[in-house]
Amino acid sequence: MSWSLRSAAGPGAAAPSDAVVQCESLVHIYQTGSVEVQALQGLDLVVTAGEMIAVVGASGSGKSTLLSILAGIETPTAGRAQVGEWDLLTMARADRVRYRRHMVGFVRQQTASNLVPYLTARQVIDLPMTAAGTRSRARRARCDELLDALGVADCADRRPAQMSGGQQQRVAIAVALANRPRLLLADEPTGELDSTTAADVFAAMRQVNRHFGVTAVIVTHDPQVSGHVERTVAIRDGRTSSEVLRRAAGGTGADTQVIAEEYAVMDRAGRVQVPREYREALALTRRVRLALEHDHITIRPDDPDPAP
Ligand SMILES: Nc1ncnc2c1ncn2[C@@H]1O[C@H](COP(=O)(O)OP(=O)(O)OP(=O)(O)O)[C@@H](O)[C@H]1O
Repeated sequence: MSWSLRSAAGPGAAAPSDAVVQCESLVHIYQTGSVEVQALQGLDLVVTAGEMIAVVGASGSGKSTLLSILAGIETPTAGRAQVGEWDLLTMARADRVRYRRHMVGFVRQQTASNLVPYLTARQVIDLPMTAAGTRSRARRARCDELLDALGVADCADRRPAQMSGGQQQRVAIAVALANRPRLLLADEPTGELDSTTAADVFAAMRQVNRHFGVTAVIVTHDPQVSGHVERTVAIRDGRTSSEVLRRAAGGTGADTQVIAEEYAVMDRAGRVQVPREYREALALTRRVRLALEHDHITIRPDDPDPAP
């Protein structure tokens, strides 16, 4: 694995035309009484159609807030957030219901909260389709298709207590995909699972991402996720700070090497966050020297007494 710090243009540069998610300078403030918490502080993110990405970051960095906004649960305070044709800042209340029913599917960490204790897998997958007015024959066909794709056809008539944690999360993914959303969101989907089962659940998400072409955004602390996504976006203090891209290089099959490169994210105003270890290594403080070379830019420590 090779690491280098490169710059990935933020969405301000040029959002690709096939973007499903476009967040630009996104701000979200929670107000509790007189206390304000700025959970997102100008976050930039573009996710293109068919991508599956992971979002990582320290506790409190704003990951769940981002997911709640993309899920249509929270309305952002400022900036831009667009999912498909939907503008999440200006969306009317009635549209929000349609958006949540048809555009996004959501999988939560708590396996139990994704399902209903007294309903079988088939019955719970049926619920969102019934709410959307889908006819019974189409509901049954979709349910069978999802259970098959997720490898849990044998759980069709079981209730949650009769399934393993991994099976429950696969059924939860089926529920989230029932109405054919374009965007699948998952908040710590493997948080309650052991590492083998967690790997299975990530593999199941990858499978539906490829099979149905659904775009997926997974918030997780689980380092295993890196083996299942091509892009990991890190959030720090409510902003996207860096991205790791993975791509196959060299031969085919067993010879294939996976190369991971870390990029810094530049926002619309040209701001780039220099990692702490880089700043400390060169004692970079408040003021630095920037120089434009023909194909790169250098950052040097401020020399208070430069040679004449
Ligand atoms: N409903 C809320 N009301 C007030 N503040 C909130 C609310 N939800 C989150 N916050 C605050 O917003 C900030 C971002 O929280 P968020 O849950 O998005 O972070 P996170 O990265 O998902 O954290 P974790 O990994 O612990 O889930 C934190 O300071 C948190 O305390």
